[in-house]
Order: sequence, then C-alpha cells, then structure tokens
Amino acid sequence: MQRRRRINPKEDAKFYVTAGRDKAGLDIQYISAFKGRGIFATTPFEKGEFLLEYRGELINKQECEKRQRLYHSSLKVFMFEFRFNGKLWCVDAAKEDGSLGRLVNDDHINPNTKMKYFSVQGKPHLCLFAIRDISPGEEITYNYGDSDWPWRSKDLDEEMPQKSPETESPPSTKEVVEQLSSMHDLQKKTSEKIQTSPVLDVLTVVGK
Ligand SMILES: C[S@@+](CC[C@H](N)C(=O)[O-])C[C@H]1O[C@@H](n2cnc3c(N)ncnc32)[C@H](O)[C@@H]1O
Repeated sequence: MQRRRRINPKEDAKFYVTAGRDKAGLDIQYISAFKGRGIFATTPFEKGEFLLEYRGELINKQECEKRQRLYHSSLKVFMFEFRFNGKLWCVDAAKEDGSLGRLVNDDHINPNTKMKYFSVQGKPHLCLFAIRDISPGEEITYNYGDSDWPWRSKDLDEEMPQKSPETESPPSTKEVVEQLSSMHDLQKKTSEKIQTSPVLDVLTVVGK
C-alpha cells in the first residue's frame, strides 16, 4: 500500500478550509435505503490526519432556533450545534451543495474520525481528523454524541429492510431526498426522544 507524505494536519485543515473544497481520496457511496449515503475512503489515511470539513453556513443561536422551527426533521439532522468562545453556534449544512462532510454517518462504538473545532481567521470550522489509520474501502464515521439517535436502537435496525448493495441500484438525488424524509418519519414514530442535531459535548479544540 503506497503511503503519502505526512502533512501537518493543522496546515492541511487550514488549506482545505480556506480553499472551501474537499480533499481527494474520499467518495460518496449509497449504502441503503435506511442509512442513505455515506463517505468512503478511496486511499489510506493515517491516524491524526485531517480528512474533511463539515462545511455549511455558520449561524448564531437565534437563527439556528428559527431554522429548527421551520425545517423538516430530515433537514434538522444537518444542523451541527456547538459552543465557541462562550456562545452557541450552528453550522447549517442542510443545503445539498456536493460537500462531503455533511454526509458522514454516525458510529458511536467504533468511529474512525473525531470532530474538532478549527479556528481560521477567528471563525470556528468543524473538522474531522482520523483517530486511527483508515484503509481504502472503509466508511468514514464519527460519534454524533450521546443521544438516543433512533438508528442506534438494535430493534429498529432489525426492523428495517436492508438490501444488499449488489441487488440495489443507487437512487437519484430526488429519490434519496424522498427516502430520507420517509426514513425520518419512520424513525420519529419509533423513538420518543429524538435529538435532531449532533451535540456539543463531543467537540474538542484542535491541538487538545
Ligand atoms: C448528517 S446525515 C448523514 C448523511 C445521510 N446518510 C444521507 O444520506 O444524507 C445524518 C442522517 O444519516 C442517517 N444516519 C447517520 N448515521 C447512521 C447510522 N449509523 N445508521 C443509520 N442511519 C444513519 C440518519 O438518517 C441521520 O439522520
């Protein structure tokens, strides 16, 4: 397996944050009707390496609360709330803009990346860093935080029909949006307590 030259993760993150684009070596793949899409490594990544920014619109607490009231639950999951310099902020990634960070799925048991703050020119950015070596073909995941996320329930997982990737052809973007909406409705019905966006306590500042 060919290894790339080790780049300083902070410099790397700053480069991609400033450029507003995603790194090569990562791809979107359709997983299943239940999980939707996910992000997969196409090249190896080393522990500690910067992978992706969770890009979106940085908004304050008031605007976040307003949008939480207006958005359908299928969009609310793209709102990442966090605390920075003593205030609540949110990165709203509801818009389908082709960026990869917004499509990284949750794994609270064995994630391979961790979300951290990264401050560029005084503004917070949410960046994913590898917490172990990652091989090509692995799905990129992080822990969305302690919450009763509906898909974490084993019962719900078993209830959902899971087609194998060989027999299931990838749907169009319109179909994905429709599937996500119905999936969220189903998840809502099966869980009393749903937290609609990733939580604050999983975040640490880069370098700590
Ligand atoms: C930020 S989006 C991630 C991208 C999403 N899979 C998609 O195709 O748009 C979060 C949503 O993905 C799904 N999701 C994330 N992690 C999951 C998991 N471990 N199992 C099942 N669904 C998951 C849930 O529907 C969740 O509301």
